[in-house]
Amino acid sequence: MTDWTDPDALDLSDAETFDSLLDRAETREKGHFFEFFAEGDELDHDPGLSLSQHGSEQWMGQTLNHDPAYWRADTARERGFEERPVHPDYLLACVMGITVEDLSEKGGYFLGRDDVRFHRPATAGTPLSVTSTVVDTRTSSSRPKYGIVTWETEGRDRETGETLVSYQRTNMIPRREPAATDGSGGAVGEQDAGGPTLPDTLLTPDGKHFEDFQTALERADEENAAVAYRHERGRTMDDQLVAGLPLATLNTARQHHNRDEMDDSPSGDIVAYGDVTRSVALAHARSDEATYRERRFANERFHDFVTLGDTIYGFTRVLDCDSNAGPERAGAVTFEHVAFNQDQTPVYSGRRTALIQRNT
Ligand SMILES: C/C(=C\C(=O)O)C(=O)SCCNC(=O)CCNC(=O)[C@H](O)C(C)(C)COP(=O)(O)OP(=O)(O)OC[C@H]1O[C@@H](n2cnc3c(N)ncnc32)[C@H](O)[C@@H]1OP(=O)(O)O
Repeated sequence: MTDWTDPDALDLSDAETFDSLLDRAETREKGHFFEFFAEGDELDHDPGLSLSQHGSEQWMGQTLNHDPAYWRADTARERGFEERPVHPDYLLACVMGITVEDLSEKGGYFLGRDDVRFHRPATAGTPLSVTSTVVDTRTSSSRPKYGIVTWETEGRDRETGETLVSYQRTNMIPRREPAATDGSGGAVGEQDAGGPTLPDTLLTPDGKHFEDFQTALERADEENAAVAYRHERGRTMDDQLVAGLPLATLNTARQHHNRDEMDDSPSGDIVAYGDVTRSVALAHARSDEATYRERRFANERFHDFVTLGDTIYGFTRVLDCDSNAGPERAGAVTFEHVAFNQDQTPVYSGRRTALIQRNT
């Protein structure tokens, strides 16, 4: 305990003196501003996270990802896994969590991710080794205080060197010095403009299996309809989801746990980690399908902020069925998933290809 009578102790009893002390002290910074990143730079991320059963179960339980293959060894074996794997959403969040200190701790928001590939299942106890390469940096023309950076990240098993998951992610990153722009916006390039108008008739598959999705798509084709439906479950964002799950994956982004700093940010409050929002919406979708394996994600976008107390629901459109992809017992289905809040505002969208079990 501090001895306040010690003549060398700081005098913290007088608020003004302490204020002036803080004003004079330099802050030892964490994270990097936009200007730090240059195309081609490679970064090795050092935090020492190993995948854990507890972490995976905590993630799955809280996000409603209740697929038994990730909870029970016998079901995992029936589903063709050698050992019970950790959940792929948890794996992805851990790989990204480790990168945050180097890439995005300074602030800004996670805008989107592309080309997410799961190379092999990962099991509890696996230590991670994660590296990123800067693939693009550009000035934001609509927000001069920020730049936009895209990195390619690869998560590997630190012991065997095998790649587990890889992806490209894009963030807004604060600039040390605001840029001079004409404020006209533009350079949107990768953003979706509009998109298709769906037909009036929306069909729902009769069941959870590959054939159900395939039959629904065939019917939609004949009837000039689309296969698109909502999921009943919702999940309200509480402290455990907003701050607890990202910190459990070593994600140090202040956006999720520092209300004081976020008070003066575009969101005005802490926001949910994009990977948590996404995982909740995917859990709603997976609860209405017989998932066999996750394969890949593309065109993931975070459209709006999710704050404490928001409730996340899911909407799914079925885009394609491929009977020849995957093992005999499953076919590949490509979905477009949308997470939306209690006001029906979309907060996430992404394309997902998963293997779905056949009926027989
Ligand atoms: C921090 C973290 C993890 C981590 O990392 O540590 C997180 O989990 S955080 C939580 C998840 N996240 C969010 O909660 C953000 C939700 N989102 C929004 O709330 C709005 O999106 C906005 C307020 C951020 C911006 O909204 P907005 O100002 O209205 O503007 P937009 O025009 O949409 O985007 C501005 C510029 O980003 C360009 N842009 C957008 N998306 C992409 C993309 N995918 N790829 C390439 N460029 C893109 C756009 O092209 C424009 O570029 P220009 O400025 O040059 O025009």
